[in-house]
Amino acid sequence: MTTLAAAVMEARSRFSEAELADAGIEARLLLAGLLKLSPTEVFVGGDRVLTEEEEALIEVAIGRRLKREPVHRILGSREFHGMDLLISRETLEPRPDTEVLVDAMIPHLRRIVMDKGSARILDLGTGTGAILLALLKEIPAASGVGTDISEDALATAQRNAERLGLGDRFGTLRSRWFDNVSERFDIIVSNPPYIRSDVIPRLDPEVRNFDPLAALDGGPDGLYPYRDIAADAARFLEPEGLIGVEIGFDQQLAVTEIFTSAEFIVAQAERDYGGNDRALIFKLRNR
Ligand SMILES: C[S@@+](CC[C@H](N)C(=O)[O-])C[C@H]1O[C@@H](n2cnc3c(N)ncnc32)[C@H](O)[C@@H]1O
Repeated sequence: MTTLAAAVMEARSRFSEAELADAGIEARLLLAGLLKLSPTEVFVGGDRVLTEEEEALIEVAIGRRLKREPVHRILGSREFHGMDLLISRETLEPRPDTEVLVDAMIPHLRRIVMDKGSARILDLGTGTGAILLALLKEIPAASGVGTDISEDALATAQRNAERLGLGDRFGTLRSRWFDNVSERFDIIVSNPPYIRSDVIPRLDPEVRNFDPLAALDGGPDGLYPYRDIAADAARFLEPEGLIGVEIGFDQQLAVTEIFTSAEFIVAQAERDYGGNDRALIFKLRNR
């Protein structure tokens, strides 16, 4: 007979032995997610006796975590901007840093909706749909399209849209950046892959072995996707439109140079909560 408290302790000590950081937090998060409890319920419900099925479920999940699979990937979903988003094999786990780009775009979308009554958004490399879905949740008069090269990601993004009740304003399109895009948009957003290829083997196993390579690898200098996007973006933006991109902490100068060498000027630069450069917004130079 195992209680919830004993199971949490056991998970915590096995995670500590394996030198996982935040072993206690991870143990509680994992068991709470598996048993569909809130973290508070895990704290106060320690006397609860687990069923055999629950014990088996927990054992499998601990084994996966010890092989360095991230907790949210084991649980199958992760919170982003107040939404619970499903994750699948070919989607990046959405990261809190990406909320910086979302929050930076919201006032611009509000202004566009005030002027025009509606707004159209294109999210290049949508993954779980995180950025576009967060914007649609905040701006009811907006609608948009999420593109990706991965069918698996597009299916997951569409499922997330339906689960959140945003399906009627959310569409998907399989496309290598703008290749299959034919409309103009008020706002384009993207969190493209931006890690240098040679850095990927040195990333934590949680990232390098579980986030899809296509979501990470930005080519030899980490900037290839920005070049592709900047080269074509003007043709798919309304004249008053804006494009917002997430960037790596050391990429602000290089990405600014790429977009300003195309037809853009910087409209806004944002840092994340750690003080790192994290998002850039550009507008067309000749508007
Ligand atoms: C860093 S992930 C971002 C996912 C999601 N937007 C987010 O912020 O959580 C980059 C995404 O771009 C997609 N991608 C990579 N190369 C692409 C390309 N050439 N065209 C379209 N999407 C691409 C990947 O499949 C992945 O879903």
